[in-house]
Amino acid sequence: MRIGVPKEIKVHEYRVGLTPGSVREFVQRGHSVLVETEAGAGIGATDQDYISAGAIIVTAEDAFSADLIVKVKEPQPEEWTRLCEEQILFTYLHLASDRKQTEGLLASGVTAIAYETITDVRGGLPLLSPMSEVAGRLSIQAAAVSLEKHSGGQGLLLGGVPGVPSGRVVVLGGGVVGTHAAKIAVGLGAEVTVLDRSLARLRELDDLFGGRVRTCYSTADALEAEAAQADALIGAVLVPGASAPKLITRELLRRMKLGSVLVDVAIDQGGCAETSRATTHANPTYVEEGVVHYCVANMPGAVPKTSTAALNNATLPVGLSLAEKGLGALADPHVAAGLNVHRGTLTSQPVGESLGIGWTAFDAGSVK
Ligand SMILES: NC(=O)C1=CN([C@@H]2O[C@H](COP(=O)(O)OP(=O)(O)OC[C@H]3O[C@@H](n4cnc5c(N)ncnc54)[C@H](O)[C@@H]3O)[C@@H](O)[C@H]2O)C=CC1
Ligand SMILES: CC(=O)C(=O)O
Ligand SMILES: [Mg+2]
Repeated sequence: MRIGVPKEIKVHEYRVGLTPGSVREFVQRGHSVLVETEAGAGIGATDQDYISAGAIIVTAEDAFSADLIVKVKEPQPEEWTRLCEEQILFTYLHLASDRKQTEGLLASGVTAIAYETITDVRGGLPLLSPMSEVAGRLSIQAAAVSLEKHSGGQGLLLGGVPGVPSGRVVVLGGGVVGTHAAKIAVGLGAEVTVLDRSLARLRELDDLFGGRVRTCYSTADALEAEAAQADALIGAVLVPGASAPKLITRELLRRMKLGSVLVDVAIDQGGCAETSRATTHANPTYVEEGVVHYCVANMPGAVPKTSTAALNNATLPVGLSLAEKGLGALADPHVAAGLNVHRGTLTSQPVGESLGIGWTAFDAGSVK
């Protein structure tokens, strides 16, 4: 099969779909890999590195002419128009909060498989997890910088110093993002509370952190009480495939401290605060109701060396299966869970329900 790897064009997105090491795995199995020139510049991989791995260096147009397109971020409007019915697109999509992209992909006829909804036998999201690990860790760095006075924050050091109490971090959602945020916040010396509506998850976190993190069952009352005391609130909830529940209302935000910070990591699914709107690494924050909002939808793009390597570790096996079997790879129900759009039909129930668009479940038996 011909695999295309375009250079990412989203603002300050420096990751790339395949590392030279991954290219080598595809080439060794007899596939041709067409890499857009300079696609790896953000991770320090030169065109020559890709050529040494067996790739052919091409233009963006040629990379988009391949049978399987491997990307990182959702295609931008000028990229939708390059996609067609015979192709498979393999990338993050986050369609539940993005009607325009959904319509663009439906119109193109492409078969689009979203990294973030592929599942595994343990009920996890194995192609989302590595970027959630990165974003969770970064969320505390973002909170710490946003709390600095010149950033619009109250001027507070999260870890405090001897004789001055540390700051309070409240993490809403104790999954992968939430756990990694808690790890870094604990490492900085902050006081940390994690809220989740899964008791089983709260039990695991209690064991994992040996009492160093407070756990709290997530109700409206509990969130209100915790948010009012937070210096940094991390939005890390997920209902897989669907738009994020708006748990943080404007009213709740008004009760937060002036100069506190909301890092809404869930912004790629529309955000869990009423006041959240997506920002970019070029202009990551804004202030509403006295609270600094950090709502970057591609946080891992800031650390592309770490993120691209971590992402490839997870995407490579599925990518190789798609290259070998084409649509036949969808016979695996965990891969099929990633299918969002197929030849003009929306196949994802949560996306359909979030956007009010009709959807039809994919029938793996229909693959020719
Ligand atoms: N902005 C960015 O650059 C990035 C954003 N993300 C996003 O971060 C979000 C979280 O991802 P993960 O941690 O991997 O998900 P996860 O599925 O591991 O964890 C989500 C947690 O939220 C909890 N939850 C769901 N509804 C809740 C509610 N109403 N109240 C309290 N807890 C609730 C679940 O029980 C679960 O423990 C997702 O939207 C993901 O797409 C991930 C990576 C990068
Ligand atoms: C998960 C995601 O949207 C990202 O890594 O950019
Ligand atoms: Mg206020």
